[in-house]
Amino acid sequence: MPGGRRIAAVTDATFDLAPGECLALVGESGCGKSVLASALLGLLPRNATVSGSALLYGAGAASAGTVPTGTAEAAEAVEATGTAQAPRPGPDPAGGAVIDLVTAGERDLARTVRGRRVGLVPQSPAAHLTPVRTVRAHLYETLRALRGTGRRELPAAAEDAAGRAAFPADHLDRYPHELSGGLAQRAATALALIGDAPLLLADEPTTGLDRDLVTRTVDELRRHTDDGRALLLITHDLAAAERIADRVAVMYAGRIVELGPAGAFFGSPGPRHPYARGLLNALPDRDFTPIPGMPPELGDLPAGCAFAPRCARAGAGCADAPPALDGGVACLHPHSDDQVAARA
Ligand SMILES: Nc1ncnc2c1ncn2[C@@H]1O[C@H](COP(=O)(O)OP(=O)(O)OP(=O)(O)O)[C@@H](O)[C@H]1O
Ligand code: NI
Repeated sequence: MPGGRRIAAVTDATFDLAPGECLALVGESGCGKSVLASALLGLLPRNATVSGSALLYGAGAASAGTVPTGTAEAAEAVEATGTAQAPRPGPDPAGGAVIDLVTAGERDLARTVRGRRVGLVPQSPAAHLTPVRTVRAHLYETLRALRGTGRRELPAAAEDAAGRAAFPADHLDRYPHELSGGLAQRAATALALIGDAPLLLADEPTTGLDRDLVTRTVDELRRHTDDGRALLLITHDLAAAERIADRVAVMYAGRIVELGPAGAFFGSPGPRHPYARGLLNALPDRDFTPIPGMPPELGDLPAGCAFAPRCARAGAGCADAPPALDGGVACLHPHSDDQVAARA
């Protein structure tokens, strides 16, 4: 940050993601979702510091025709301060190479991870597309690199890949600047799906899309989890998350404040963290009641729970220290404790 100030964009993020599973990561703008995804792929600016580990289990690169299984586990801490710890060799249930994405070198990330073991639908697709190349050229290059598609098969394979993301075949020869935001988004999704990576990070993949295209896109992303692939869906769109997620993680001011099964979250008993409950109740088809106040500046966080100043349930202890994620919720006064306990 200007003046050499450091901010912790993501702190103590711990989660796992199993083969065949979709985890939705939700939370207001600026809470750290994209920083977390970028940290997993070594895509943060050089002056950012990441510590902890993010273990990716599973077989090696997704070469032509093979579908390795993969598991990502525990991004412990992605912070603007601290240093990366040594790789932690862990057990590998899938019998393949385990790689720590936090400590992996750029060479490994570029050659074996990005696109092959971990795919990315970037939040700003236009910035990730090469301006002087058409969508077709992008698809051809990725098909050759990740699937070894031969020259003669390329046109049909490109149309097929475009179709998966609802990108119209008659726009394939357009350049990135000739695409609307929604079309650029679909081009980026098509590219990200080509590698059939065991882990796909989709950062706001439905921005700029109409509702029916949102549905089509998230359903295609959900299909990605078939055959044991995993999906981290970063989204503002709670309806999209409800449609395809198995579990939901809610972030607030750089911390995961709730993590649990999607059925209980969107249905009964509902979110347990007051922020998560407020997020859901703000939806037009629910209470349509916004959470009062504004999220805090990351550079100026309170000593205790960052949500406490906006929280109707805040009480004893909330101002002391940020509560740890315990039993799926980081709150001293969560909702529905009795209900949840009765169901357990
Ligand atoms: N390169 C950077 N330099 C300084 N601060 C950054 C940088 N990138 C992100 N941040 C800060 O980190 C915080 C988290 O940003 P991030 O992009 O992860 O939010 P987000 O949850 O993805 O938001 P959105 O929903 O708007 O995409 C923000 O406060 C942002 O200002
Ligand atoms: Ni983002």
